[in-house]
Amino acid sequence: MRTAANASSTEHESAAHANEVKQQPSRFYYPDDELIEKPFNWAQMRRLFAYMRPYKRQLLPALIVLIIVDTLTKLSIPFLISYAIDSAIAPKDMDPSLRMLYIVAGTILGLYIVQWAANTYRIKFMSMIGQRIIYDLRADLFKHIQTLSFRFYDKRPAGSVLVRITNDVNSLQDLFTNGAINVLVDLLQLVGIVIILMFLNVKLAIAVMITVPIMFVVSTRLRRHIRMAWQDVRIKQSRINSHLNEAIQGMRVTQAYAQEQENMKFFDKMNRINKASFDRASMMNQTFSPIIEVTSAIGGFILFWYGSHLIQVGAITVGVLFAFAQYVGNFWEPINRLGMMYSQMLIAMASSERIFEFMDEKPNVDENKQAKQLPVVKGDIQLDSVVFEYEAGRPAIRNISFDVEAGQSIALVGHTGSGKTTIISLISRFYDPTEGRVLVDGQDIRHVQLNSLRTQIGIVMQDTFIFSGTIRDNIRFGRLDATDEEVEAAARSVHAHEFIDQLPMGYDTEVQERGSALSMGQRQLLSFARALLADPRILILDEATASIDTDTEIKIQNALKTLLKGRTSFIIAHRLSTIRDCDRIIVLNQGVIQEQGTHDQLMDTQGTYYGLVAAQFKYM
Ligand SMILES: Nc1ncnc2c1ncn2[C@@H]1O[C@H](COP(=O)(O)OP(=O)(O)OP(=O)(O)O)[C@@H](O)[C@H]1O
Repeated sequence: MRTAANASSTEHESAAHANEVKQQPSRFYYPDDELIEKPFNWAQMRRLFAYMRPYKRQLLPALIVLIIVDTLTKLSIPFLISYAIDSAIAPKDMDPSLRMLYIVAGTILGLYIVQWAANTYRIKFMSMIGQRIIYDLRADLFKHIQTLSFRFYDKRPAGSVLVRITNDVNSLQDLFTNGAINVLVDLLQLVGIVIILMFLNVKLAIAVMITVPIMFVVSTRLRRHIRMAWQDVRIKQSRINSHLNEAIQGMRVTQAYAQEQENMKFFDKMNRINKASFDRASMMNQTFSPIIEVTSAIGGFILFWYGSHLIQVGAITVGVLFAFAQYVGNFWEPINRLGMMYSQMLIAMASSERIFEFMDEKPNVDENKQAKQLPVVKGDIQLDSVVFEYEAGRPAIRNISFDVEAGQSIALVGHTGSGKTTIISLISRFYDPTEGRVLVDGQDIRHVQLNSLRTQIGIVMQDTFIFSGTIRDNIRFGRLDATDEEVEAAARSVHAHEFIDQLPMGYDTEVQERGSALSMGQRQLLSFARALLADPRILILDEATASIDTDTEIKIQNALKTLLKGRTSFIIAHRLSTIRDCDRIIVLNQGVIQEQGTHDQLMDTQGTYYGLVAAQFKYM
């Protein structure tokens, strides 16, 4: 039995629930991905439809044929039936003609077959062209985002980039596969039907069209709300997916810190929000159909009530009333579809705006038109009074100048956040300096083609990225035309061969996403092999030996020597033992060079480097 006390607690709970549901968890929330619809924008529509242009030749003739066939069949069939009733079944002279009936029925059958063939063709053809357009659009977008600089990715969560390439492009699919062409056919049909109805009987035509505005409002406004509600469900679901993605990737940390319950609470909240959104959308859906049915029924009532009156007074024939009923039936279909198209178009406006925003994003690191190919370099590098700010007014490095001769190895050392990674990012031209210049073989790298610069620089990062594919593919990523022998030789030189050989399929072992089945050290050895294979003139090792055990480290110290030989190299290492043999050690502090020299020189000076080395040995 429901007592007053538990009733009030339930009310309290449901109020709390409603409140919670209103509150969105701020994680996995990208404000600009929220807007579902945008007002119609002609310029944007033109830009979107420009994607149809390459298919103009295929589209235009098909369009003309479809319009003719579809309009003619839809308009003529009711007319023929009405004719059959009035001339063959119940003519005024009361002399039915079976022959005439056969002819009309045969013609109608023929028309239906033509209509069926045209429709099958339309659906197949439009979905084919639509898919091609979506393919082009997605390819364009992906091609473009690959050119965008680090700055772009610094300020955008990966999820938001993903949503644009997947969901936003998908939401244009309907517009291209079903929409655009049908609008023309539907509009023509509507005009045709109105003209015929007026021709058959003006008064009855006006009477049945009274319900048109109601129908139009219902199918545009209400449908819009329904679509928005379903879009909301989609957004909530995509947020759950983003969360799941993070939760699965972070499962080890969650379990290690025993945060399962906390995580469950967060998930539960998202799940409840999703359910509420779904309930709302399906409730709206349920109200939609009855409204449409009642409105059509009112239309039908007016038609037959007023129509039978007109028959009685002899203003129309039974055949005409029958034709009216058919035409009115055919009338709702295009109106409904146009309403749907309208809301699809508004959604397309929002999605295409987001897509074009990405496409219009200029790479911060841009290649100017006069950029020249950088010939094979010797490897001299110069930083000339370089200042760099990630955010305006907060320099990460200040007034850095140094010269490196080809073949020298340089170590960058300093506390965390002192600017080491920033310097190597500038040498690879992932960013352009705010002030000053970076020169390779005496050429300002802003004036050479990016590709010709980057193919001569090899980078091994601490967080090595392993792509899904085989071990061999991953090493070959360094140079795609390398032979199997070259891949293996590179792996042997950096002592990666030993562990690869022990894998079940050797070099053909499939590595899972991001190489999760490999240890950190193994991943690094792979990236060493990858860099060696690429044979770059300039090599950058960013904390590359951090995850390798001392045993392996000793082994690969020698390999490193092979790797570094004859190349200009920059090594960032917290483990100072790895950089003892470097030609020069540059010590950074809060974005400026504090001291530089060889290991021995810096130890003699007893400055910051000496302090860092001493600190490291103290704790060993
Ligand atoms: N993408 C970024 N956006 C804004 N600030 C950044 C960005 N990357 C680095 N910084 C800032 O620039 C400064 C230098 O960072 P940098 O990564 O070069 O340091 P680091 O010496 O390589 O540090 P670590 O040894 O921890 O890798 C830091 O203060 C850091 O907070």
